[in-house]
Amino acid sequence: MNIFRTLHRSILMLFAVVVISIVTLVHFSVSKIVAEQSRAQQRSYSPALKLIVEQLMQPLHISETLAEAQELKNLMSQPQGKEAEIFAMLARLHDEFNLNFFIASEINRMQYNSQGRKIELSEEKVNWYFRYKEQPENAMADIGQWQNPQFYIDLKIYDQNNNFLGVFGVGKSLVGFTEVFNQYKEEYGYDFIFVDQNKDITLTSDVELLVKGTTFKNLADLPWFQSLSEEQQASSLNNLLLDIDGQAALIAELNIQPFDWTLYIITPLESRQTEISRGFIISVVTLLGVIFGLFLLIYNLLYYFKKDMQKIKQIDILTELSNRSNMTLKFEELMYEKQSVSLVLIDLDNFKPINETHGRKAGDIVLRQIAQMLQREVRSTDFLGRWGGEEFILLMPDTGPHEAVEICQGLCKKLSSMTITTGSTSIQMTASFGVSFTAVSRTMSEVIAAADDALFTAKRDGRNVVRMQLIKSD
Ligand SMILES: Nc1nc2c(ncn2[C@@H]2O[C@H](COP(=O)(O)OP(=O)(O)OP(=O)(O)O)[C@@H](O)[C@H]2O)c(=O)[nH]1
Repeated sequence: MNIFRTLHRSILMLFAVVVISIVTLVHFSVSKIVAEQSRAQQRSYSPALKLIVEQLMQPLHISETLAEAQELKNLMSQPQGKEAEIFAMLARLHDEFNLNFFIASEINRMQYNSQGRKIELSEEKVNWYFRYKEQPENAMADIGQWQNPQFYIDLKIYDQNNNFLGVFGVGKSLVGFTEVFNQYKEEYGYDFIFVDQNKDITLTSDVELLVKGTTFKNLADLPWFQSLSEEQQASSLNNLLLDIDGQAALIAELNIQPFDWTLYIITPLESRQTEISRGFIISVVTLLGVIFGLFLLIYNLLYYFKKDMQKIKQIDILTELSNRSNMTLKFEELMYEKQSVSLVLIDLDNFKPINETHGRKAGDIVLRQIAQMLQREVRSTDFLGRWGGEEFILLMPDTGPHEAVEICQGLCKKLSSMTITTGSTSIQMTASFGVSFTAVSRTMSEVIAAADDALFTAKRDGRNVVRMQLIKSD
């Protein structure tokens, strides 16, 4: 009964493990996808933010701080004689910050830069200066020096009376940007496009789109932008799905307030999906491995449990000897192997009075102790079992009937001389032995019948003796 309850519990446990595993797998997969999506989303922004802070904001902050310096204002409000001091200051700043600096002096009508060059501030030569002067903004980001393109931050400088003194600027080589863009593109697969308020492309990771000569490319020149509806073009492009050269891409938009620029981060979906899928597959495979491991564990437990149950089914619980059905199987096996065999029935003498005098419990102890003694005494090649009640059976392969009788006489003597103790009482027992033999393949009932006859004779002859009955045709 307990065995079946345990088996039932094991099956329920296996079922519970499978159900829990499936629920966990589904939950885990969904969470993983969401987490991977968010992670990928965040990863797409972090390099862009790093880029903006390191490459754009730093020069802006440096220029803004320096523009407040009284030394600069003094130099820019002085007449031409101070040129040497202007160059010296610009060279010093270049050494300190590793950036290019320039001053466009309104009073001197001259532009000086940290490389030691000066250019006359005329409408023909420095056109941007006159355009910028007219505009209301005090800070501007610009791309200039077309031979060696630079990203400039230009700041208007005023004296304490609010008189315009000129422009102070910081320049950063675009080569540096291209290197950083390439590094990010390799690492994350993204493309960056910075545009100004006119949607002119000022900086980009796509070299094809970079400014050529003095002409900017515009966002409107790009085929994917042209493919958008007018309404889409006019509004934010954030989270828009695009088709760029037949590839799906996701666009993220960031406004860079100080320059009035917009940054578009274009992510090819394929690379992002591959990244998400890879993470997802690793988790699912790990989880399946765990489930498979659990399954194997429970399967093995059940397997050993089943084996134990089979064993239990073949063994007599009281004496722990092979039971009747197992002995029948053993006999058939011996017949199949064409072995000659002596079969012995061992029946305890006057067992009924033991039960009646000492109780059934004491009777059980007697049965168990005699079984243990017989098991100890029989040869390792013999098979002992309980045939039923107070009767045992012994199969002796490759043993002739006379040899079997001799061995049984030894067992009979041993049994009659043993003292069995149950609690405070000692019991002496004897047994009768009926031996039969077969050298050819026969049914068990035929051989048993002969052994039974021999046993009957033994009982009739006064018990505690061994008798043999051969089958007629042998
Ligand atoms: N304690 C106990 N008694 C059992 C068990 N199986 C059978 N018996 C008893 O064994 C007794 C067998 O009695 P009988 O068949 O009359 O045999 P006997 O008293 O040994 O007499 P003979 O065989 O003629 O010598 C019965 O009383 C059964 O109840 C068991 O598993 N435990």
